[in-house]
Order: sequence, then C-alpha cells, then structure tokens
Amino acid sequence: MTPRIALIAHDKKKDDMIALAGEYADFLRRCTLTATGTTGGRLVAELGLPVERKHSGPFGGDLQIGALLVEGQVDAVIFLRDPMTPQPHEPDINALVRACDVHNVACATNVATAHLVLSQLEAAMAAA
Ligand SMILES: O=C(CO)COP(=O)(O)O
Repeated sequence: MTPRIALIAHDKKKDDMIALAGEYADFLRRCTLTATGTTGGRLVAELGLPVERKHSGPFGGDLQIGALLVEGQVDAVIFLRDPMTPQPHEPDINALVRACDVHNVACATNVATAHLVLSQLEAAMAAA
C-alpha cells in the first residue's frame, strides 16, 4: 500500500523539513503526501514533490490534517514543531498530536524521529 504521509513544519523548522524531505525525495515522490499550506508550498517549489496542500496551520491546516487522520487517511505525520516559539494556534497543534495518539498514528515531532519513521516506511516499501 502506498504510504500516506502528512508533512508539517513551523517557520523556524521549515529549512529542516526541506533538508529532510530532500534526503527522502525519491521515496516521498512515491507516497501520497499532504501538508499544511506554507510547508507544502516550499515542498512543491523547492523539491517538486506531489503534495496536496491544506490551509496554513494558523488558519486550520493542522485541523484539516487531523480530520483526515481521524478518517483513517494518514499513516504517518512528520510534524517539525518549534518548541521555542509560542504559536497562536497551539490548541490546533495539540489537537493534531492528540489525534495521532488516539488513533495510534506515528507522529515524528523532531528530525531524529522523522528519520526513523521515514527510513522504516521506505524499507517497508522496498520489501513489498
Ligand atoms: O503552523 C503550522 C503547523 O502548526 C504550519 O503551517 P504552514 O505550513 O502553513 O506554515
């Protein structure tokens, strides 16, 4: 089955997301990708990844991805959060991470964990 992956990064983590996605670009190109608005815009513009873009996070994008996840349409979330900057939509962020826990969906909130999740999904695809 094609992995369905959500990619989200706060502003100060967007360069990390681009670097991470660049490393896995060949794999991610074969996945079904969704992203919040600005993150998705950069993934499309800088890496040419096929991303379905939702609204920007502060305008409900995290909630849109959370709703998809609740409907069983997301297999893993890469959510590079900025732990040092207050976000106006903190409740939305918490709701998305909580939805991952409620529905037992893998949720990587830092680059180290994201590598583990993506490399595992890539290996599983190669073995299939
Ligand atoms: O705010 C975000 C996640 O909480 C990310 O939204 P953008 O990708 O639109 O910047």
